[in-house]
Amino acid sequence: MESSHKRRKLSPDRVQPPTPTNDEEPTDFKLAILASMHPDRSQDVLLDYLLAYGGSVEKVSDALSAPAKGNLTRKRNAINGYQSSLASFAPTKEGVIPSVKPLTKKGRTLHLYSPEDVENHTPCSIIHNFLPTEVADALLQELLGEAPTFKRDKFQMFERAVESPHTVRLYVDSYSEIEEQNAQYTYNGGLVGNIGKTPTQLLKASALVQDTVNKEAQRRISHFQPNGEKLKFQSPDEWRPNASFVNCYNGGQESVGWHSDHLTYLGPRAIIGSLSLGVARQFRVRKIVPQVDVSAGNEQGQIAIHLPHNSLLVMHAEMQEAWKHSIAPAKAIDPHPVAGNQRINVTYPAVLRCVQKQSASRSHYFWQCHAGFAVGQTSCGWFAWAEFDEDGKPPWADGYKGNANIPASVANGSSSVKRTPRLMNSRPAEAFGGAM
Ligand SMILES: O=C(O)CCC(=O)C(=O)O
Ligand SMILES: [Fe+2]
Repeated sequence: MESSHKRRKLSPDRVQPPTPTNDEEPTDFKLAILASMHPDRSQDVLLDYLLAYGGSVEKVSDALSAPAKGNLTRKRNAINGYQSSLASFAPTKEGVIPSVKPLTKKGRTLHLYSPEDVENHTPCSIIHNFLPTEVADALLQELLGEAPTFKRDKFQMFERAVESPHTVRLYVDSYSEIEEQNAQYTYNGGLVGNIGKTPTQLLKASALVQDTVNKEAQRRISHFQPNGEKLKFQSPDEWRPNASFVNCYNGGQESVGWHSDHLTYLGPRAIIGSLSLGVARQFRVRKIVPQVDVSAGNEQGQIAIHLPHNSLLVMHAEMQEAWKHSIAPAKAIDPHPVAGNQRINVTYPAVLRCVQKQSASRSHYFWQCHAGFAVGQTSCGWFAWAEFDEDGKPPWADGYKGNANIPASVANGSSSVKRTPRLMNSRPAEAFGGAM
């Protein structure tokens, strides 16, 4: 989640830490320096800036200290407008992701309703009326019954523990998975406890979600991804969700802030299925823009995808590294006949196994000590480049196709790093090619 957008000028009497220009300085060291100079910025925002400015702490700091003119301004929800389709304004060619030029003026939001607009303007696709009506209703009833067991998720922003303004619970399909994974899953930075066994209706729905997400992912590859091919690092295997995060938003004020789903447990180029039930809400997406020249108009607005009851959103492989998403607070909502003011969301990731191991080979992804993002812990500052083969497999996975030189400590699982690592990518969104 991002912090306040107030600018804070460095006062001349404030002691400034050194600003290294040496590219070999570890990223977390640069982040620590930037955090001390810009304490009003979240670590995610500082990382975005660092990527955009090629790793230069000085340039980032200059940009952050510049007058606010041209910076993205965020507005709370306006009343939803109506718009049937943008298709007539944006014809598309197969294999090419259409570029969204000045979709929005500064601080404005483009509202997308139709499936064709969503897939043409974002790395997502949406299917309305996804489940048979009775199945959707039974699932909604079941999850509303579970909702009182959900907890507010806590995560750490620098020294402050922040409560997410909605509730969540993780479900897995078997008790052995619960034991195996209890201490391992992380959700937006915090370790997840309170894991439940997937209840009956949710299990039924998961099978349908799996089938549809695989079809949608194939369609995305052939119609939108460059040359009709899967992206580098994207897994060619069937997508199989093995857990689900169930979120509950009780009233329009409940929300989730800007984030990408953490790569640590998902691996690179993750695909995520996301089922919405109950009250319709807006899913906001925005590209992680290298803010090289925001004041010259190189800024992108937000896009709001409308998520009605019983819709399945698929976030495709282009999404997590290059875009952020959020559920914006809503000034007004239409109560749902069964759910009242509540919205239930089921987020299906395909979780990576063996997330603790790391490779020290240099690639575009890196592992970073995760502790700074979890409540009550501080980062030990550990950093290592991460290695994946073309299909997104790490060196320790069966069928790994690369030739990484794996250090013994990693190969035999005895890494000296005791804390949970966090997987990040070190490239600006543009470097991945799939972004608009
Ligand atoms: O509620 C939603 O639609 C999104 C939830 C989400 O982004 C998450 O669980 O990571
Ligand atoms: Fe998310």
